[in-house]
Amino acid sequence: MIFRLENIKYKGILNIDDLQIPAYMVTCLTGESGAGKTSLLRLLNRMDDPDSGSIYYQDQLLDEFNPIELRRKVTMLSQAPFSLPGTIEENLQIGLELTEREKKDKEELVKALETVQLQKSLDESAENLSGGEKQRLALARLLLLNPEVYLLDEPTSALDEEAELTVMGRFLEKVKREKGTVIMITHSKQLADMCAEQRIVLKKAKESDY
Ligand SMILES: Nc1ncnc2c1ncn2[C@@H]1O[C@H](COP(=O)(O)OP(=O)(O)OP(=O)(O)O)[C@@H](O)[C@H]1O
Repeated sequence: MIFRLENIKYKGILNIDDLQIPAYMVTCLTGESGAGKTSLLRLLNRMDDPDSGSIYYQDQLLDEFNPIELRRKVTMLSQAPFSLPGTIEENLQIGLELTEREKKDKEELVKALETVQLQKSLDESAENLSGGEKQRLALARLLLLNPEVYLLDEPTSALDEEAELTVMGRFLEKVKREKGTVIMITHSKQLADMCAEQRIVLKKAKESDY
């Protein structure tokens, strides 16, 4: 198990007695809107801390990690990923720069674009990309960072169903080859059916749970 959560309470949103998330697998996180899916992902890389309870990452308490170090290992792709005014290349390198890592050569950048099926050249501006293209750019940026755990918050929600399945199929294949772990929120039943090796269904916490 890569994560273990015990007796987690968070702002009246989450109330989790015991939850384990396996390593090297794709775990899909589903549940009604407002059930706390995004909140749960944010706890896993210390963007937020729970009010009570313990979270372990590889058997070590999460609050023993330096949050910045932890986020290099456990990296989140938010629902509306950022893109900068520059070129596609700059948008890919920025993730590496911000985490103080060596830049990658162009060949690797192009490979990452191919994996997510973004048919654009590196010197094109990223400004006018569509929502779905920006999501794919963000997925490519994340691939280059190669974290241990990918926290994905509806990573392909702006793509049509067919593209969503193809892009995520290729992306997950690459991540699994490199022994990554994926925890992904998705509203797409088809996507979850295609790739989930484990599922977590979150229910809204009730007042009486507190
Ligand atoms: N920091 C916060 N403080 C207080 N309430 C919050 C905070 N973050 C989220 N919420 C509320 O908690 C609930 C759960 O939000 P969250 O975004 O985790 O749900 P979700 O399951 O990801 O929803 P969706 O599927 O709609 O994205 C929502 O009602 C939200 O308004």
